[in-house]
Amino acid sequence: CLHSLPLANSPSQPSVNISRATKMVSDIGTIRLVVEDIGEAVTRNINGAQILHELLSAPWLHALLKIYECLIQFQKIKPNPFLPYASGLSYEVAPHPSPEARELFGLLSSPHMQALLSSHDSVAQADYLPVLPPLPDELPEDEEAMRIVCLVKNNQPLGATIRRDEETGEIYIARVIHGGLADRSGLLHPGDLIVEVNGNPVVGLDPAKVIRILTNSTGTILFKVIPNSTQASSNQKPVYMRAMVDYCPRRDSSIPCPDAGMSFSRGDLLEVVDQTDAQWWQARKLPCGASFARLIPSASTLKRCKQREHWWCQPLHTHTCMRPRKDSSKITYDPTNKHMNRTVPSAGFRRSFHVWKRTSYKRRRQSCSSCSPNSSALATPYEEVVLYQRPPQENHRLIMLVGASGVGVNKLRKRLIKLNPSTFQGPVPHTTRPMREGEQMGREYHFVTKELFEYMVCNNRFVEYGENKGHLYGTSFDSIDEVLKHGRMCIVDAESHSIPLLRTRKLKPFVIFIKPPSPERLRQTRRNATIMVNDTVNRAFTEEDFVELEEVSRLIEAKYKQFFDSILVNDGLQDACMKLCSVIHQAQNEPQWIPVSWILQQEE
Ligand SMILES: Nc1ncnc2c1ncn2[C@@H]1O[C@H](COP(=O)(O)OP(=O)(O)OP(=O)(O)O)[C@@H](O)[C@H]1O
Repeated sequence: CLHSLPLANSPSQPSVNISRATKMVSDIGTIRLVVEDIGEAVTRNINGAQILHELLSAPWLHALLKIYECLIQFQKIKPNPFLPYASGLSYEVAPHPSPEARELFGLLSSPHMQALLSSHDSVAQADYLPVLPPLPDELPEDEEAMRIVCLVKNNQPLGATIRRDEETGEIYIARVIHGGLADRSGLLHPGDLIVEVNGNPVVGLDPAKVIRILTNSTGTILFKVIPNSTQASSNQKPVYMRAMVDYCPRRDSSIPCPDAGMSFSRGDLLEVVDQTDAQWWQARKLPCGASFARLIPSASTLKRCKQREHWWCQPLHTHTCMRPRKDSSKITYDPTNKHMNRTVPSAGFRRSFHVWKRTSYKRRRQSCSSCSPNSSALATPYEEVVLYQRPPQENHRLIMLVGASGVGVNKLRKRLIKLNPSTFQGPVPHTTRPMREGEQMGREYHFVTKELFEYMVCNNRFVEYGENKGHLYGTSFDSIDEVLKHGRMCIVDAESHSIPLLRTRKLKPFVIFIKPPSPERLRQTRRNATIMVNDTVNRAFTEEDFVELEEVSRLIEAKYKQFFDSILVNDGLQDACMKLCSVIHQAQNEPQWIPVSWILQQEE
């Protein structure tokens, strides 16, 4: 780049001293002289000189040249190894009684210092580079077609799979794993025909035998390959996906190479680095630990094999509602109201909403439609995601707290709002019950007629709704919008089955799963706590409550974990509340992974 600087001394160019300019790469002083010359030319208003002056006086160019000079010097003066000198010095100072000598001896014999010096010596002597064996004397005549590839194994797998052409017996490279040894060498590609491995002809061999030769070779492996002339370039940009299903390659008989496969669970974030094969993609799990990718089934492969429950585990068809307190079973949602049932998915409430008591947990387990998996949300095995940072002028993301009934979702939500009512707020619910004394329209509730409520139900305006003592209660999308519109953060505590309903581009919900602590801590921390068994009666937690809370919590996590953005253990209340504040702060102000569809629709 430096050699191509426009310094030619043509009549139309400024009269820059060329002999100085050509030497500048090795002399930082020269560049100063060039700058001065050009500076003069600028004052004489010579065309183009201004640009050149700016370029040559740029600090980054000076820094680059400095680095360049250091490197040139380093090439000339090879640093000496220090370790032998340090050992001699410590030997000399060891018998010396002075405190300085003892300190120096201590320093020189410390393992960290020795490791540092040893690393220095390795770098100084450049003895980290692999030594490749000389090329074979007899190179094949058809040099054009044959490629000799020498790889140093380095305790890593080769990062390539092979296949045999059953008709010809020829062995080909089937797949090169992104980031693996073969990929990093840049010398082996899918479709290359392997002729020899370490001098052994491989044509006609069983692929397992070829693999054995490869695994048994230590140090360097010498391949003779005929390169694939029709190589497709796989310079793909990584795509990020959230797994919506569980996958285990060991239980998948269709995977071409189980050893190269990667297992994942719902909710895992995957960096898909190669989608050239329509059936098997290459991916890494994030946060990225491994340098090389592994095989995962493509979305279409997973969809095709959807029925094979043994390795694509659909979210459990389990019910996550908590059974009612024995003393509250008389109050139920009215299943005879066919109109409401038909038009909206039947929705539930948290017990702390105090408006709807559920029918028997065990009875509803087989029948409740509200808790069966939402088909559209589960239709795709991967959800493409993108890092999203909320722009300050946009509404806050909806904060959704979910968890088993009794785990403390409502308590945490109320604490948060009390802590900072100007920042956090809950949506005001709607009800058909008459307004009581001291209540205000739109403060405690939006008091509406039954007709209006049912109209809203029919128009899917409620996230959740239910009935208690003949009155309807519900949380509407509009009341959530109302909070967000005023610049506040809207905190909702909803049933887990409402998550897919709330996952919209507009609300961009950040879902926090509230999890119980260890069994011991749960019983210890809730020793003096009470739960509500009907609208008015509180009683202490029983052992049965704890067992049920833990079971329901496990079920919710198993079924909905792919939607959780964060998991918070509600151990000590104070601590949990602080952690919640910090998670919410991150959700609103730091980049987070969200479905790419929430952004795409926005741009359309
Ligand atoms: N970390 C905690 N330590 C001690 N007690 C707690 C803690 N978290 C919640 N509690 C108590 O547990 C009881 C149940 O909490 P809360 O009403 O918030 O449950 P919930 O998850 O909202 O369930 P539901 O919606 O069914 O009421 C309350 O008495 C609450 O004070």
